[in-house]
Formats: sequence, structure tokens, C-alpha cells
Amino acid sequence: MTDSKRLPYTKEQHGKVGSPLSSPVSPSMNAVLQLNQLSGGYDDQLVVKEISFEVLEGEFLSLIGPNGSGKSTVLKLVTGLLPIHSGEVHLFGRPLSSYSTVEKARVISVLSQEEQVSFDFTVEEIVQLGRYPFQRGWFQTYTKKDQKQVDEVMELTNVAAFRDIPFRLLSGGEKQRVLLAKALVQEPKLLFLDEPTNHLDIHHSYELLQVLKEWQKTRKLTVLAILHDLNLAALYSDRIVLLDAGTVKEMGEPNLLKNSKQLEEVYQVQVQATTHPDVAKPQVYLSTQNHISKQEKALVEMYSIQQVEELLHIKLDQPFRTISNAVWGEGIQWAQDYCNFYVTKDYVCSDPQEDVSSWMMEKGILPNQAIGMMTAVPLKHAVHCTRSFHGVSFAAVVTAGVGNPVDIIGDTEPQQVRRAGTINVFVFVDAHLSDGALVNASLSATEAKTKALAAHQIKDKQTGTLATGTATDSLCIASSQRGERTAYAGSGTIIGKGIAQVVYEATYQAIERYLKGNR
Ligand SMILES: Nc1ncnc2c1ncn2[C@@H]1O[C@H](COP(=O)(O)OP(=O)(O)OP(=O)(O)O)[C@@H](O)[C@H]1O
Repeated sequence: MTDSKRLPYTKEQHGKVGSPLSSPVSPSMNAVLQLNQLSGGYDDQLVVKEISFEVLEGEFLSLIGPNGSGKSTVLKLVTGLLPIHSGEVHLFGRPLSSYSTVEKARVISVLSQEEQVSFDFTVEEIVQLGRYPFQRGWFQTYTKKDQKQVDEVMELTNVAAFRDIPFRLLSGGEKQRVLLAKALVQEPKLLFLDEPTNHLDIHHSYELLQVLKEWQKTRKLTVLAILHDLNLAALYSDRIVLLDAGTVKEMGEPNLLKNSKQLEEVYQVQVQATTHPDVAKPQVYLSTQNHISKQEKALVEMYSIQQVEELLHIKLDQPFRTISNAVWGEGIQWAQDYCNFYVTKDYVCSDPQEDVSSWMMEKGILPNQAIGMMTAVPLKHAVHCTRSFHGVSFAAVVTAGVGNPVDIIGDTEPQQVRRAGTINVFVFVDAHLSDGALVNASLSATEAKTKALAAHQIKDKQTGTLATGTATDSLCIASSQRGERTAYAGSGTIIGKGIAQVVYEATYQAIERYLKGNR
């Protein structure tokens, strides 16, 4: 078979995003389960309409989609719980209808949402039931091998401690883990899961999915899981099938979740797709604040600046979205408190993060919503500037020490020592910036700072050339996220220009104060 015949996985078959994928498929060599133009439902009502996809050996395929889109109905159709209206289901290349119940139980197990346990069994007895398909004849024999498998799986799923406890006495999450153990002792080749992480806390969701991933790797277990949690689906699935009103809206690698427009159409809610900070997988967030109109309060009314002893503290009345390289609060996040701590020139930065966070706590500032920088410049030399440009408001608070200026392209060795002779820039902008726009905004602010250094003819002492910064500059851009969202804040935009103007003005003045103070 040629690759082009494996239609469900090619771009051609995907068609346009949003088009239903209902063409028949030719089976792949390694298809464990194949749904071909499958339709079915309840009485006269067709719920699943001509859907086609394959589950390949050893893959973790997640079915996602809104409530009522037909996910559980698909599962009922492929396990034989519901009669097929039209189309075909093949299990390991054979029509599903040709399997006896015991034959099916030897290759598939199901962890469904509606699993009922009517008798007063203990946890161990429930798990032992999973060995049923392996027992033969009228006088069924439960062997040592069966018990070994039961013990092993109970350990893996963390339920061994409940072994002798009646199942009915367990919490929802504990019951879910026991039922997973029962499904796994069946040693299935194909495991169907209907909302397996329902009832589970994040620790146990993680453990359950890790166990499944492990079995997937070591025992070639194939998994077809219904997941509501799009972020778990993104992290754990090899492929995802997005169902909408009983049809396949799209299928493919987890990156299909980056299409927020499609998710919004299907789920009827505003979302933002981004990526996980540690792994190359998408993550989806609900957008609760999109297009908030400008409120009465002006930017300057949203913050107060306090200078107490060795701290310059800018406090906002609500968190702003930030991008920063500050000692504390680096990366992209939200922050409400912005701190610039004064340290003496001989301050030794063995653990600056620990220092800054503990200083914050001493001042009653919560580090988890704060940005923290440090400077050896007297805080009374800080400059605060505001500006309105084309109706957008900007503010900057800057301390500048230029005892350590560097021309970044100068042919000198990088300075390893983190000295506190630095330019610290906080910028506040009343706009709604995408993450990309925050990066743009950082560039705009940096270019403006470099211009301010040049205007003062600040030079790298080693090269004698104009300095582009100091060795340890910090920057934080904070955006209110009010108004229309924009992806641009570079030098060709109102926001980029506004940032540059306010940063230039504040940095220029701050350098002036520093130079005067050192004369
Ligand atoms: N036993 C039933 N009898 C009649 N209609 C049913 C039955 N079970 C489900 N339905 C209907 O079929 C449609 C799809 O239901 P299904 O449970 O497959 O959706 P789902 O995607 O799994 O939803 P959820 O995310 O809420 O679990 C729904 O409109 C539902 O009302």
C-alpha cells in the first residue's frame, strides 16, 4: 500500500480545516481499529454520522469534542454495545460482528463512565474479575499467573493499599483507579477509556496517564480515549480526533489544538491556544477577558509608586501581563507588584532570586504576583515619565547606573560577574498585547534605551565605542490587556513608538541624574 492510500493521515484527506472527514478509508497495515463510514445512534436518531478513522497499533488516540458530540456513542458502536446503523468497524482486520464476546474480551477492555459494580466486592475481587477472559471451561481456574498480574497492576495503579476494602467505600477517584486496574489486568491489546481522568486530581491524572504511556511503550498497548481536558489530550495523545455534532471535524497531531478559531466554533467559547512552556505541545486556555472595552480609569490612576527605604515599589490595582528578564518574575506572566530593590555596590549576588523573593515577603509583597529587580543606583534618582500617543497611554519608571557600559558588538570578553551597575526599566502600557507583541515591545524599549545612552555619549570603557546598554540591564514591559488585541508593538506601530518615546525620555533623564550625582 502506498502512503497516499493512508488517507486519514494525509493533508489531502484533511481537506480544509472545518470540513467533515467522512470519506471511506482503506485499512492501514497496522490498523488495530478501523471505522469506515460508521453511523449509529439511538432508536431513529442518528447521532454518529458516517465517520471514518483508524487507530494504529501502539498509538494513543484521543476523541475530543463538546458534550453531546457523539464521543461515547462512537465508543458504544466500536465495542458492540450499540448496533451499527451503517458502515463498518474492523478490529484487527476482522469485522467486529465476527467476534464472540469472550474473543472481544481477550483483545479489548473498556473503562467506561457508567461502570456499575452491583455486588459488595472488595477492591481485589473487582480487579480479579478482569482476569475472567483468560479462564477456561466450566470449572474456571484462577492461576498463580493471574494473581501475579493482579498484584502487579494493583501496585502500578496505586490501589494495592485498598486491596481488602469494599469497593463501594472508595472515593470517586479511587474507584476510577481500581476500574483502570481491572481493565489493565485483562492485558488488552486495545484499551477504550471514557473520560479516564474524571474524578482524578492532577497527581492521579498524571499517574494514570503515565501508566498508560508506559504500557503503550513496553506492551504496545493501543489506547482510544475520550478526553474532555484538551490540555491533557495535547500532552498525552499521539493523535486527536475532534468530533462535532457526530462528524469528524478534524484529526491529526495534537497541534490541531493550536487552531483556536476552530475550537471556538466547535465549543462555542473564546479560547486562546498557546504552547506548553516545557514541551512542544499546545495548551488551550479559556479567554475570559477578550475585548474588554476601555474602562473609565486612566493608566496613571491604576498604579501608585512608593519609595520606602531600599525599595521602589510600583503597585497596580490589577495584574498586568508582563514580559521581563528581571531577577524575579522572568518570562511571560502576570504581575501586580513591581519592585526595584536598592543594594550596595559590594552586594554579592550568590542567590539573587532567593534574596529578592525574601525581601518581597519582608515588605508584605506576594512574590507570586511580582516582578523584582535590583540596582546600586540610589532610588531617589529614579525617573517616572508618562505619555499619551495617539490615544494610548504609556508610563515608564527607570533607574540608570552607567558605571558598567557595554558595546554589545565590541570585541571584549563577556563579563561573568553580575554587578548592580545597571539600567532598570519598567514600562506600563494601556493596550492588549499578544505574546509576540510583548517581544516587539521589548525590542522597541531596548532600541530607545540605546538611543538614550548614545545621546549621552556613554561609551564602553574597554572599546571606546558607544555603549548599547550596561552589562546587567533589566526590562519589564507590563500591559493592561484592555481594548483590542494587537500582535504588533514594533517601531512601525503606535504602541512601539509610544513605548520608545516614554522609555527614551525616562532613561535619558535617569542617566542625567546619575551623571550629575557622580560629578
Ligand atoms: N441512551 C441514549 N438514548 C438516547 N439518546 C442518547 C443516549 N445516549 C446519548 N444520547 C444522545 O446522543 C447524543 C450524543 O451523546 P454522547 O453521549 O455520545 O455524547 P458525548 O460526546 O459523549 O457527550 P459528553 O461529552 O457529554 O459525554 C446526545 O445528544 C445524547 O442526548
